[in-house]
Amino acid sequence: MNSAPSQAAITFREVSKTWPQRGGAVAALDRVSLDVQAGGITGVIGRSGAGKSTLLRLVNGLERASAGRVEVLGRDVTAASGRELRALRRDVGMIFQHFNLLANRTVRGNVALPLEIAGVAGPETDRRVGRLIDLVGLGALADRYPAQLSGGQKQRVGIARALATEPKVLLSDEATSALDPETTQAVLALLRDINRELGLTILLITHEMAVVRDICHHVAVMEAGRIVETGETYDIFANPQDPVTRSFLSGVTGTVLPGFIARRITPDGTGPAILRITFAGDSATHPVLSRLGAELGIDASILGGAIEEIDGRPFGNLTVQMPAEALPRAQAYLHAHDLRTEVLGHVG
Ligand SMILES: Nc1ncnc2c1ncn2[C@@H]1O[C@H](COP(=O)(O)OP(=O)(O)OP(=O)(O)O)[C@@H](O)[C@H]1O
Repeated sequence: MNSAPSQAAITFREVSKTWPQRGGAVAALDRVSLDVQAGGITGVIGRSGAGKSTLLRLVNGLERASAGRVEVLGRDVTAASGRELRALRRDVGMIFQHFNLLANRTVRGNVALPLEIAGVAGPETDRRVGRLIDLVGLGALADRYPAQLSGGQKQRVGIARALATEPKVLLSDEATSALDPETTQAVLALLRDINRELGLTILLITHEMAVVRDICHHVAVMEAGRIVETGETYDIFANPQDPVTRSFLSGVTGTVLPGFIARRITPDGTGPAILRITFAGDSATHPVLSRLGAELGIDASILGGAIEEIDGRPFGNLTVQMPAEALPRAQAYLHAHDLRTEVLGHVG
């Protein structure tokens, strides 16, 4: 048998969504096409109003496309209604920024709710609910009410509830935006485990590149209703093409220029050059600066940088200052060693 290409669990084809507005219409989505790989974690990142929520809500039929086609697990959502749509929703779980738990139900009661709605509650499903509560680490808190839980615990309930109908796809609508950094890490780790252990496809929306870096295999960058860039997370970090992507990346560790330099930088000039060097893959641990000094006699001073791990691979950024006249030689040397460079400007 030929090795099958990685299959899409969700496909968007030329999908548009317009909202009527006084004096015209606002396009929340404008001919969006995207494949969400089965069994992977795909992140959609964009600024407020970019269309992320609208895109996500098309997947479980909470919104209808104005044009184009959305397929989930081989089924056309755009045409589904009634029984078909209810069946599809059992295959697509969803978690929310503000958890959306019922205050008058315990943890157990909240997790059991989708099964009751589906009319399948019973002794077997009680056991499933218990297993899910254990899976998200809340075994000891099953009889508590939401008001007695922390934000992270509430989101764990949300995750267990979303898994109750044994879905194949999990949608996450800014699931960690209301959580502190430590709790965010714990919830992201849980989502990563669920993806691995259950083989669940996860589609999440976020406005934080750190969330993408920490758990997404693939990413799509949205701006004004369109996807401006898409690819594997590592490639997008290592070689971003669109200015929107670059601006999101500048918020992640190691890519922000220190204020005292940022305030003095001009696009061109003869003052010292500011160069960003990106290390990816095998080059991430090269001792480039010492070689620039030893082999080319170029003195470069470090302004900022970090090495981190993305999708299990090392990735780093280093921002350095060097004499402007040394720039062409330094860039030629760095490129010859598979390092990417970007001239950020000159110190005026
Ligand atoms: N029900 C609605 N009626 C009218 N316009 C809407 C509706 N829902 C969304 N919009 C508009 O569609 C556009 C995209 O909104 P959407 O909520 O999808 O963006 P988003 O990227 O999720 O933003 P945020 O991060 O702020 O949630 C916005 O201009 C928004 O005002």
